Formats: sequence, structure tokens, C-alpha cells
Amino acid sequence: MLRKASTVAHHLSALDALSGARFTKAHATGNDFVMLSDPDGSLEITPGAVRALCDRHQGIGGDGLIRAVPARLAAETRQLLEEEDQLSDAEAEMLWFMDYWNADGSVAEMCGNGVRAFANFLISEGLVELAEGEELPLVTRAGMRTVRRVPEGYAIGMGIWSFIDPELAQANASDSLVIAQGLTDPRPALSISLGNPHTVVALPEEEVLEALELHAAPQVDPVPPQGTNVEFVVPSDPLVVDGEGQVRMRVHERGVGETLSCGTGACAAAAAVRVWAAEDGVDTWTVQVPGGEVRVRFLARQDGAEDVELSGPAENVFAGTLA
Ligand SMILES: N[C@@H](CCC[C@H](N)C(=O)O)C(=O)O
Repeated sequence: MLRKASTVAHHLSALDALSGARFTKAHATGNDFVMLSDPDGSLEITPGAVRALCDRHQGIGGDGLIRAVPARLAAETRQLLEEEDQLSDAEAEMLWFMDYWNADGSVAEMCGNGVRAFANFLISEGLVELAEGEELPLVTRAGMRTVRRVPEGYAIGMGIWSFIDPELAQANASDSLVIAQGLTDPRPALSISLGNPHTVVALPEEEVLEALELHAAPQVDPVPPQGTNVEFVVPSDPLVVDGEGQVRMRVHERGVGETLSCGTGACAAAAAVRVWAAEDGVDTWTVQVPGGEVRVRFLARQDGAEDVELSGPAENVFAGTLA
């Protein structure tokens, strides 16, 4: 690929304000992030800087960038904290905000793998402590989330899942059509929110999943106004083993492209397959992604909705200083 000299110069100037900042490269089942610690809220993140840092040839490389900033210093969280009546002032003072950016410089409401990487990063930087059995509250653009340690890494309380178009979804178990390179015909899909938007498409067999070409964004009809992440899933045969559901998934992420894993996407995929298969008694699902495996649990609430818990590993890979 030939790059314009002006693009390179633009990348360099976008990074000027971050010169000297420490970064860590982290991943959670292959979904990789540039992590920045900003305890005094002084880092200026711009879409250009995010694109430059996430560039896999001229930057550090990543599916996204995550800035860790105290929630009390982030403009985005002010209203959320005012409305949050479960927290004491002292607890609100200690909260960290996950300032998540997609590689293309757009912001997203939520990133499930990102929350695991974020918690692991906060702990490794000595910014928080999380003992076995404790629950750590965090703030995202989609609202409060919680993290606890589990043997495989971290379990995230993701909040509730919901249909994006409940009427259509309940009537047809499908609300849109999706076509992608490698599919001969548009396929029915179900749109689900985990704080961020997802469109889940079921495929008949693994060969079709593997043959998909996901460099180009799949086309979704009707076009979702805020864009969408698109998950392609193949339910395992048998679908339920020892009481647990099993699916394979590939994903094209909004603002990124194909990634090795998407945590919110895995939750949406499990929720959709559970609806399609009428397996609402199966509460634990394993989702195989190109970067590994995550687990999704559905927990009934008194108001009839369901909370979702996502668990899986997260690790730091290397650290450095921005030149
Ligand atoms: N990889 C993430 C989702 C990141 C945000 C997404 N690209 C969007 O724009 O909604 C995850 O693990 O959930």
C-alpha cells in the first residue's frame, strides 16, 4: 500500500501531544489494545492520535486504544455519576473510567474484552487492588460495569442484554438481512445491544464460516443508524454439551474490521443462538473465537430482564514510551 506523505506527517503531528507518555500493549483473547494511564486526566486523546497509535505498520498496533482516567476527571462520566445513587462519594472518588476508542478514531459505548484488559492493566499499574472474591466497579460510556477475578482471568458484569428492535425480533427472531463476501445470499440476522450494537448472523456450517472474507464490512439491511458490529456464528453439533451451549464465531467490528475476538459480540452471539434454538434454560455458553475462548453466563433478574457475565483471560504484552 502506498501512503501519502501527508498521511504520515498527519500521524506524527497527532502524536506530538502524547510524546513521552508510557503505554502498555495488552490483549484479551487476541483483541488487542494500546493502554494509556492518565491518573491526572492530562492526556489529550484525538481521533488522529488513536489512528496513529493503532496503526499496525507505523504505530504500536491495536484494535483499539484505552485510556485509564479517574471517573471524577472525565467529562463523559459526570452525568452518569450524578445519577448513580448506589455509590457513596468515597466510592465515586475511587472509580476509573475506561475511555475506549476504536482503531479508526471513533469512540464506542462498550468493549467487553477491553474491560478485562483494562482491569488487568489497572492492577498491573498498581492503580487498583482486586482481591479474590472482591468486585471492582468501573465506568464505561455504556454505564457502570463490575469485574472480579476468576480462574481463567476476569469475569465482567456486563449489565443486561436487549433486542434492538424488540417487536420485530420477538415476531420473527430476525430483524435484518446481512450479506458478506463469501455468502451467496443475504442471511437473516438478529440485532442485539450490549450497550453497543450487534447484528448476529447464523451460518449452517464451519466451512461457510471459514470461507468468509471479512476485510470488507458486511452489508446490513436496513442500515443501522449508528453502525453495528456483525457476528457470524455456527452453533455446534450437538449444541448443548453437559448443560453448556457451544458456538463458534467470527466478527467484523464497527470502527475496526475483523478482530480475533469481541467480548460484547460473544455475549450477543450466545444470546441470539439461545433465542433461535429456544434454549432459554441453558445459561452458560462457550464461544470459540479465532483468538481463543470466552464464556458467557445469563443471570435472570426480578424484572424479567437478564444480566450477562463475560469471562476470559487478559494479559499485558509489552510496554514502552511514546517517542
Ligand atoms: N472488541 C470489543 C468491542 C469494541 C467496540 C466495537 N468495535 C463498537 O464499535 O461497538 C468487545 O470486546 O466488546
